Amino acid sequence: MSEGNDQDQGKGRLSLRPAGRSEVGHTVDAGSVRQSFSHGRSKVVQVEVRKNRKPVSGAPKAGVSGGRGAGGRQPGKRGLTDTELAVRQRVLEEQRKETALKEAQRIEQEKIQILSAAEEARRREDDERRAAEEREREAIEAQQQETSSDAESSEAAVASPSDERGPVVSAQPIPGVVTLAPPPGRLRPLAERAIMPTKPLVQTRPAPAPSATPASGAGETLRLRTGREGAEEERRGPARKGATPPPKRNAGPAKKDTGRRSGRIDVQAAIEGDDDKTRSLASVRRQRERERRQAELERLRTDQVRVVRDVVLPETITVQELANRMAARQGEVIKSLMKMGVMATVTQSIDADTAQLIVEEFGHRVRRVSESDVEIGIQGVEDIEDDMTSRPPVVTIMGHVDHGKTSLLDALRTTDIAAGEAGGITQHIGAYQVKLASGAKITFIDTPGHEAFTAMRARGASVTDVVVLVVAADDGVMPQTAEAIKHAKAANAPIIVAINKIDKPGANADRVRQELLSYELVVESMGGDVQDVEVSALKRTNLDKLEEAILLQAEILDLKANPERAAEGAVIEGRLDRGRGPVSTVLVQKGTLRKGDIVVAGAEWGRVRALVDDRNRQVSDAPPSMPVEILGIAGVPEAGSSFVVVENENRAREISEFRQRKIKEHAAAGKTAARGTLDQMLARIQAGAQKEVAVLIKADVQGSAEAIKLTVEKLAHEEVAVRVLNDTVGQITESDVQLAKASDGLIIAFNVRATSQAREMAQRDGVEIRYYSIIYQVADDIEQLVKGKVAPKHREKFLGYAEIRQVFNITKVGKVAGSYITEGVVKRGCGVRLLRDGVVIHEGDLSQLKRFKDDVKEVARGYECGLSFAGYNDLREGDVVECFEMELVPA
Ligand SMILES: Nc1nc2c(ncn2[C@@H]2O[C@H](COP(=O)(O)OP(=O)(O)OP(=O)(O)O)[C@@H](O)[C@H]2O)c(=O)[nH]1
Repeated sequence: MSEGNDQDQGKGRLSLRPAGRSEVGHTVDAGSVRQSFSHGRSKVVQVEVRKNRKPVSGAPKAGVSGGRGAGGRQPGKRGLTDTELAVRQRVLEEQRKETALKEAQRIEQEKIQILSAAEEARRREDDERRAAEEREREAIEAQQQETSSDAESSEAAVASPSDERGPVVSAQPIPGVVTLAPPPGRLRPLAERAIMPTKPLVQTRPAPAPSATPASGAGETLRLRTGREGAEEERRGPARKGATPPPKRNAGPAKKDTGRRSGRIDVQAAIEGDDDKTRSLASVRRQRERERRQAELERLRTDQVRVVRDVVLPETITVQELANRMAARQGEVIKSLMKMGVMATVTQSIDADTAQLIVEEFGHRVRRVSESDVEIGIQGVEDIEDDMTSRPPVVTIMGHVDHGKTSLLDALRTTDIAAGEAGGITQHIGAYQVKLASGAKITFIDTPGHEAFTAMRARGASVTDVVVLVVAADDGVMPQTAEAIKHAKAANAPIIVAINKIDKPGANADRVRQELLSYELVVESMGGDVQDVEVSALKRTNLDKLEEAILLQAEILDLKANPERAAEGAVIEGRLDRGRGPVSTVLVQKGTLRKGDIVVAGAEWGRVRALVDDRNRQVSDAPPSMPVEILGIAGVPEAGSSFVVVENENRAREISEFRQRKIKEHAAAGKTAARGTLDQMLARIQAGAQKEVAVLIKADVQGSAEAIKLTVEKLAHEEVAVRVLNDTVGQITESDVQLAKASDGLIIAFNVRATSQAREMAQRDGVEIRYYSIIYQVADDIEQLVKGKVAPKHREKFLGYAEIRQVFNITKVGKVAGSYITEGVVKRGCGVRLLRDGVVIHEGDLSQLKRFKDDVKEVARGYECGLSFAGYNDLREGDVVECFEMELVPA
């Protein structure tokens, strides 16, 4: 301590020597300090080093350890003493404080400057924004005037780089504020931009510590926003933006923000109702943008849900399948059907038209397909004129009963040049061809009559080129002659009139010609264009002339066909031959039919095993207009159906299967329809209004079956329906009997017989089988049946007149008219009409009929009687009583 005092007192300098070099040559462990004093005095002070005391590095201690020598140097260092260090420390501290104070003052100064600049900037910004809002309002008003559909265009305007908001940001930077337009590649999403304010963007950076060095440049930002603060501002909207420059929240100018008010509604404003003033444009825009996005989302959602499908619709479809194909709920489909008035269960089938309506209602596309598409293309290509060659005409003979159609066909058959040869035209195959001496050929359809002709036509086979109308010269035009004319005309077939039985004594051909005039058939001899030939089938007179006329007509018609193509034609007849199986007679109309061809005929198909002509000879091919029998088809095709040669068996099978399916469907649909009206029909039958005669027709050939069907159907009466259950070819089997029994019908067997089992069954079940070999007997029989079932009718029968001479009023009885019978009789309980001056004034029943005081049953003309009416008393002298009764008249 004394040494320290000395040091303080003296004006000596302290100098440190390195250890180990003390002047007194002390040990290296101890350092020495030489003290210099005035007048050349000096003193060396020993300094001990305590090694366990670690000197604090870096920061000199504020005071010197009291445990050591005062003013002692730190051992091993040539630095300042602790005291010196402490002094320096103090001075430095003071200096720092002073600098900090100055700095704080400067910052404060700068803040004030910056704040005023910010206030200035904000004012400018406000002006800018107001101007922009004004422009925008004008733009919106202009937009609103446009059609509502320009929502798209407004959207485009938002996304457009020429948006007025963009230029506002970059074109007019505000001094003192760094404005950053978003880089072109980093445009904010539309929605985000939509809610951005229309003021310049403010540069944001991480907030530095308040004590950090303040920004040096004047262009540096004053807005030191934290991310949270920024988000907050964005949330509050543009009204608040730029209004509160931190750090001082209570900065005076910031509070006076007009934009802030614009986003809020105060109570006063709400009461006064000037809400529209308080709602900012930005808010309106945000609202619109929200709505637009909502709508967009909704549209996207519905678009995803409503997948438009292509729904393939066949001719019929079950509700279940329809729902599956639309991927819709069955319940929904049923509901839609119900709305349309169609009650259907899921398993029920609906037709394609109904299904189409449903599919369209569900917003899907309909693709109608038909199973019949399988038939597309089977008819082959159209023939070109150059490939066509002449073909023989096909003739059908029509006419009234017994005018000689069959006789004429037979007679014409003999005109064939080969007729005289053995085997001539012997076979009746439904059609035959005659070859004339000239070499010309004519094909005759062997089933005469317009019924068969029309039945064929109804099935789409118009095979006839020329119609020969047979009219007996002794009989003239008869009802069926007229019908035949109608049928021929309906088919646009030219007519040649054959005036037959010209050999007969009473024959008058001119009368026939005259009568034909009324059916618009004008023969050539009378100035018309209809050829007529007088013939005798019996005497075979003028048959050649008839044939000439046919050939002439054919020439006029210019009948041609291409023989060099796959054959097509019509089935004329089909039958089951005991030895040969199903046999179909066809008429080739186009191309040439050859052995080995694969044929689809009606719903049947097969490979042609053999071709047999009308002379029962096997032929290898059949050219156009040739009738021929085909062996090899699996079943019996319907008469009138078409046949066509197809390329392979698969195709044939496909078409045949489709057609058979269709036939079954039609049958099923027919039954359903019948069932549909069964209730009504039963009700009518029970009420005696309608009855039914059901028949099942079995015939030897399809043509006969057809003819019988047409005949019996024509017999249907308005009260009694005739239903043909089936018309087929072949023996009567047990299933036929069953069918007839189920429908309470009878079986018409035309040239066929029942099997023994079927006969037994029919006897047991009481099913009637009627055998015929003449069509007209069938017609007569069925007519009787129909008439037998027609309900008897009630008919009024006039009885007589009585004249009222005097009216008596009798107590408890009422008025009694003393009358005189002027005509007929009056019967007790009969119907009466009271006529006054010829006018019916009452109709009712007679309650009393008296002669003198006795009740009588009837009073005849010329007698007097007493009459009283049931429930009617207004009887006067001079009135006339008309008496009648109702009677039952059998149909
Ligand atoms: N005298 C005479 N009789 C004829 C002639 N042609 C037909 N007949 C007779 O007239 C009758 C009826 O002849 P069909 O050939 O059966 O007459 P159809 O028009 O075929 O009669 P349906 O088959 O019942 O429609 C027969 O008895 C024939 O013999 C003829 O030219 N002269």
